Amino acid sequence: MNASEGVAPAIESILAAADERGGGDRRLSVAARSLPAALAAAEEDGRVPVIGEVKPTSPTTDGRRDDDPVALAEALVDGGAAALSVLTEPDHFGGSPDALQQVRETVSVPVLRKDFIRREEQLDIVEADAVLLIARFVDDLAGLVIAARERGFQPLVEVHSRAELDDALAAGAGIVGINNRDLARLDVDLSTFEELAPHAPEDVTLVAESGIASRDDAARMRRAGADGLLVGSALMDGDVAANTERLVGAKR
Ligand SMILES: O=C(O)c1ccccc1NCC(=O)[C@H](O)[C@H](O)COP(=O)(O)O
Repeated sequence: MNASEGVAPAIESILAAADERGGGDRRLSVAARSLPAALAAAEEDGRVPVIGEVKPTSPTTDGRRDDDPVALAEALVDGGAAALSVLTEPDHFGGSPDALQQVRETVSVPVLRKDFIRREEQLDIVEADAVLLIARFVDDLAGLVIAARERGFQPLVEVHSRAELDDALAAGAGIVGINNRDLARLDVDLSTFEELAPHAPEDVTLVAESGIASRDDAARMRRAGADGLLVGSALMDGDVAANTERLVGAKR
């Protein structure tokens, strides 16, 4: 598969950089904190289950947060985030494996590694509770799902179309992220989640990703069946704890 076909230039560049990056020098073995359990626990105590993302910058963001990633992570948790996502992609998102490691050592909530993983050995770069696998960008999705689980990671398989959702389910994904951002054109449309969510089985943990900027957006994704909301830009813009608190308190 040529994953770069028909995608935005920024994505071509992200994938080229990902292909250049190596893997870890030993196979990891992780004792993961459960992401589905953390989302369910937040729901039970009346919080909107938000996975707050430490996202210093991105191809679609103006500017950059140069704050200490651990301070950003603590602010997300103080604001009520049920879990965290930490970018480890260095070239286009300002992330790093070190940042993830420090965050995970500091907080007690589950931490998702957010990167463009293309090959099995790239799973061995840093410990995390969950790892993102983007259906569109891997050749052997089922193989990577197994490889992630063998190391103790919970794979979160990201999809953007019905065909990718079917591939994710066929690969045995138990946590599926429906990305409202089209990685071919980089535009965001919340109706993507609404259209795909009904096709996922009940027992799959469904995460709505990208473009959630307001309490209304959060409520809309929840009504459409999201078990969790992955939110980056809207939380990074300004006072992180206050932004998170506002979203976590959104009613359906
Ligand atoms: O966020 C981007 O600009 C971006 C560009 C190219 C590929 C991926 C990109 N984002 C990855 C993500 O999935 C988001 O960081 C995540 O869903 C949070 O989205 P948002 O709340 O819209 O920042």
